[in-house]
Amino acid sequence: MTDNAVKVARLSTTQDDFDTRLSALLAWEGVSDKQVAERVEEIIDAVRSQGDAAVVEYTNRLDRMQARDMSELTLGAARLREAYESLPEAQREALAHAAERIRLYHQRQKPESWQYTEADGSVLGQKVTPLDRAGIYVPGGKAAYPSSVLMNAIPAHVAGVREIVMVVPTPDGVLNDLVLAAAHLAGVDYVFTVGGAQAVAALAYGTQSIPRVDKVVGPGNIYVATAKRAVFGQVGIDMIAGPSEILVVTDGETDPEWLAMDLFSQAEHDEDAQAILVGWDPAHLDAVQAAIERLLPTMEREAIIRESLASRGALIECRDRDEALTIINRIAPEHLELSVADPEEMAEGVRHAGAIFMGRYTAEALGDYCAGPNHVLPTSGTARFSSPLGVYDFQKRSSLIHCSPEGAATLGRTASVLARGESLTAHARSAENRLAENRLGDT
Ligand SMILES: NC(=O)c1ccc[n+]([C@@H]2O[C@H](COP(=O)([O-])OP(=O)(O)OC[C@H]3O[C@@H](n4cnc5c(N)ncnc54)[C@H](O)[C@@H]3O)[C@@H](O)[C@H]2O)c1
Ligand SMILES: N[C@H](CO)Cc1c[nH]c[nH+]1
Ligand SMILES: [Zn+2]
Repeated sequence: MTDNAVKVARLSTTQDDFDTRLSALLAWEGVSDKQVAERVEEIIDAVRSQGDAAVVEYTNRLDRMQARDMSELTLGAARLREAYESLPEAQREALAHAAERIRLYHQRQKPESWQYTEADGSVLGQKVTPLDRAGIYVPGGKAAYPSSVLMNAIPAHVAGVREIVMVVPTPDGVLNDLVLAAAHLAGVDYVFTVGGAQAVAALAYGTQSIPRVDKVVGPGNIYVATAKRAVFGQVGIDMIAGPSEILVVTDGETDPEWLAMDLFSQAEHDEDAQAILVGWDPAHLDAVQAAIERLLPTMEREAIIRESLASRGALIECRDRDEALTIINRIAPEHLELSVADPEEMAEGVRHAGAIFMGRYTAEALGDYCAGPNHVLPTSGTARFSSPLGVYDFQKRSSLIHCSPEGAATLGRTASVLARGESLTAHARSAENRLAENRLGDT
């Protein structure tokens, strides 16, 4: 191993301390810490009490801006359209192609209202209603993410959300036209060039210029994640997204340099990102380690990748594919790449993963930008109970119940017995009023 080789942890399921080492590797409490929580609380309180003035002040201080008021941090539809029209042809085509595929995929998710009628004429159902107004947070501190604009705004638009408000920080006042163009394509109504906890607070509580939303969605750094957690309850949130992750499973047949680059693709997001390779061919794991060492010096974001692999990366040797499946379901990764000959069969054994990329050709990066499914995915093991962002996150459901007089009589008897069993007399009598023998006249 050369001097500057990255030291990726090597684990084996045959090691006595494998379970302990894997748990240590997966541990991630970085979504928030006490100092950040205090800073975020201070910011949220300031925005709640001072509105625009606080948002402008924190934006100028934290994003090195010189805005005099919110009008200088507000972009209208014309500016978004102008950004789209001024794009180089190749970028405009790529953005439009990605947006169309994302739209087509998410349209399949759109649940409809439904109802059914019982023999006695009672009607029961579910009414699906889109949110009135959604706020999308698009990260913009360390990098610009036009893909995140599409992934957050398109499902909202497909869901029928009436107003989509976007916030995106623009440190040093640098506007990214690809981000603005994506907002135009995705049907965003307002863009405010603010970020961090101050942007989340403004969306959650509203200010003189930023309308209050019903739900805040979208990934961000530790300040954003902490602020989303703090405003949950005042507004809905999609999830608390942690750093990006990828778990690649190899059967030993995929080009080691492909696998190394797939691992790099998520490691380059963030020093805290996690890239793990699992396989049952130790020689192949060695070949990927060698590819990592060969390719790392060629990467623009080498320092971030190196830190991510050194601190949270791993090459895990297991006995066979069944053991690999056990590891997958234990990790519950954000992105799972099944780089094997029979991914469909292997995918049947996967219970917990944000997105499953099947086969050697399905690079996770294709999902990040343009395959169609959402790239906002559960991280840090939350795929055990959480799902990719989707149309359903921008809709609510109301139950529909319309009892016929006959139906109310039947249900009244049951409800009366149970209500009295709970000593809730008013419940019981309200139900009993609908019993045939108690009705004064049909209504
Ligand atoms: N899960 C996904 O789908 C997805 C997609 C894209 C990016 N990401 C992740 O999102 C994250 C984006 O982080 P980012 O920092 O680049 O952008 P960001 O927009 O999340 O955060 C930048 C904001 O943080 C605030 N901030 C920075 N330092 C602060 C401090 N000391 N005190 C208070 N506020 C402070 C500033 O207001 C700034 O505008 C990365 O980890 C990236 O990997 C995830
Ligand atoms: N892989 C990221 C989510 O973990 C999404 C993304 C945006 N741009 C590139 N990648
Ligand atoms: Zn990515």
